[in-house]
Amino acid sequence: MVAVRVFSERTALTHQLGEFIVRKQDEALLKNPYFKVSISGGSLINALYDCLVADKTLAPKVEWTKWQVYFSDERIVPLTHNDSNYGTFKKDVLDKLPSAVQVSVHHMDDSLPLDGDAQSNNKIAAEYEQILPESLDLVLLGCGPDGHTCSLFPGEKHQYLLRETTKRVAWCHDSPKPPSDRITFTLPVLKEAGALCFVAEGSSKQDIMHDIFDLKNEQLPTVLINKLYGGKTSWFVNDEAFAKVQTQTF
Ligand SMILES: O=C(O)[C@H](O)[C@@H](O)[C@H](O)[C@H](O)COP(=O)(O)O
Repeated sequence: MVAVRVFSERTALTHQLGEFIVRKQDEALLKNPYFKVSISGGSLINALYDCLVADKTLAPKVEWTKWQVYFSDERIVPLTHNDSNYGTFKKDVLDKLPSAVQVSVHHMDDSLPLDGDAQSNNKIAAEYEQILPESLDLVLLGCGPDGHTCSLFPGEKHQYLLRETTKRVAWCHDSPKPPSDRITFTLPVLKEAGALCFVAEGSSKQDIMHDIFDLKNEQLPTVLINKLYGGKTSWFVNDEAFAKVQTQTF
């Protein structure tokens, strides 16, 4: 059973998302000195800014210095490139924090060769796997209009990523969403995580939300994740994205 929360107001969505993240943070800090969380790219980063930085009631509750931040997926580009998920998170969230706040952020090593060569890309993925903790407290995820999440794409061509059981981080090549080369968490990382949380907003997500929640098309990585790890999976969605969803059973 997946927990789905549907919002009509954006501020309500981001506030509740922030409450959820802070709750996961507090639970983790009761057991460990750090909160280990991973983030994805795309519109999620903007929602994170809204709930963790701009929301004045939540911002003081975020214990940034106790966060260990990882990336659920990353595009293989220099960290200063506009397409870099780390670069976007730095620009849109980290750079907006008071300068005294130091956050431990574990990003892809862009000093490794970014020459597009298969061996280089596999090495970038393997090196990132080395710095991942055994398990994350929370994995924050987006959902593309084709039902992908992280850089786990639907379709036969990308099945190798969903079938991966040994590597925890894999090189995704020929990504249908540019840029074409990426590194991504594989299912074993999601399996070990304490909680998974998707955020999906906007009308571009209407058809895919119907496929995920009504049709439950298991060819979609997001449906597979709901099925395999539903007990620890939450979705924060808005009315627009959920306009075509009929089911009440998740
Ligand atoms: O690096 C990436 O491309 C992302 O991690 C990707 O998985 C993203 O989360 C989804 O494509 C949703 O993106 P939007 O929310 O922008 O549609």
